[in-house]
Amino acid sequence: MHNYAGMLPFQLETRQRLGDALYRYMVGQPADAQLAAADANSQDLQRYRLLPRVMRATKGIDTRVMLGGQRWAAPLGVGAFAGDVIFHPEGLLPIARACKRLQLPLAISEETVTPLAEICDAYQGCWLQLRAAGDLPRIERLIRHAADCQAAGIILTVLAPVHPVAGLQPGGYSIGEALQQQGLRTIGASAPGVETLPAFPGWGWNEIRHISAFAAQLKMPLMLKGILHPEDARQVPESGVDAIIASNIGLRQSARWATPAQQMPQLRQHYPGDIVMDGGIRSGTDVVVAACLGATLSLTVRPVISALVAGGEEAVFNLLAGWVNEITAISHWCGVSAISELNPSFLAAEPLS
Ligand SMILES: Cc1cc2nc3c(=O)[nH]c(=O)nc-3n(C[C@H](O)[C@H](O)[C@H](O)COP(=O)(O)O)c2cc1C
Repeated sequence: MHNYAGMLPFQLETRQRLGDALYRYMVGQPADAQLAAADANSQDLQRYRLLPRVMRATKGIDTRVMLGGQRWAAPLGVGAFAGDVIFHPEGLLPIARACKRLQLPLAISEETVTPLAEICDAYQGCWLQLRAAGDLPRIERLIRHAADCQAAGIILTVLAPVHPVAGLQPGGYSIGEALQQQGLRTIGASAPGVETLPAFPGWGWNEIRHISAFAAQLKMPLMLKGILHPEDARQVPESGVDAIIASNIGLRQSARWATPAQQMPQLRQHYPGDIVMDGGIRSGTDVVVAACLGATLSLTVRPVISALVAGGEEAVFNLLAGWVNEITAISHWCGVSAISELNPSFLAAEPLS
């Protein structure tokens, strides 16, 4: 179980502070994983090696990227996680402040306890992440709330982030129950805990088209998280959605989903728009590999939670700033002057098996 999420920073300290049950939830090994299995998302990224390009006379590298109509300082952001105050007394706020200092995007789970308005007051570069489940007026209400808080956009998670069967939740821990017991309400819920939503929502492209038209009216960019099948990717442009997030939700419900790194070439072939990579990003170099595979930006989650638990805002800032420095150096050595110039030609022909 220790390395299921890949090597995390501050691993021992984080485990000590969280205690075994909560640490297991963060790591999130699913019931169908092999004992002591490694994180396939991270492993598949590690299989790629980069090709430096020399004598290109590049004077500098511009790491900035455009996504969702906004410019970010580097192709890196922090992804969504539920139950922020369980991990730190200030919840997401230290991460929001670190992201503001670095001008990197932050996704906020609708299962966050800290009010959205408070987080957006600290930093407006936030995307509200909603579960594509339940009735449409609830989603519309939350999108309007995000627009009122001047959030930067919306992420709709279309692959369920929860397991429907009690006891099969990631790491065998129910964050909803933990929050409910403490009387804590989350952004998307009408009562303490998290909103009870169907695990198999039965949504189709009609619902996505409806939500994307609604979000467009409010000038909120919309991204779909959890796209891995090329046929799904092919249908995205007709739905009005602005970008997709290649993600298996960190293999938290099943260890057997394909990995984003594995699917990127096919997704790139079938979808012309922006693709965000999520899952297994554990260094700035992983971000460069993702950019070579065609990702506009990569999201990271568990390393940031680990840093938050162990050292608050400064630890999160130092972690992300270190990765941004790595992205700058490695892409410079690839001989490019902008991140968008990275492409599969910078990857050694055959990934290691
Ligand atoms: C503790 C925890 C809670 C999470 N909660 C959510 C959530 O509420 N919504 C969501 O879309 N993904 C959620 N995720 C999944 C992450 O956003 C991300 O997809 C996954 O952790 C893979 O990234 P990583 O390998 O960098 O951690 C959660 C992940 C963790 C570790």
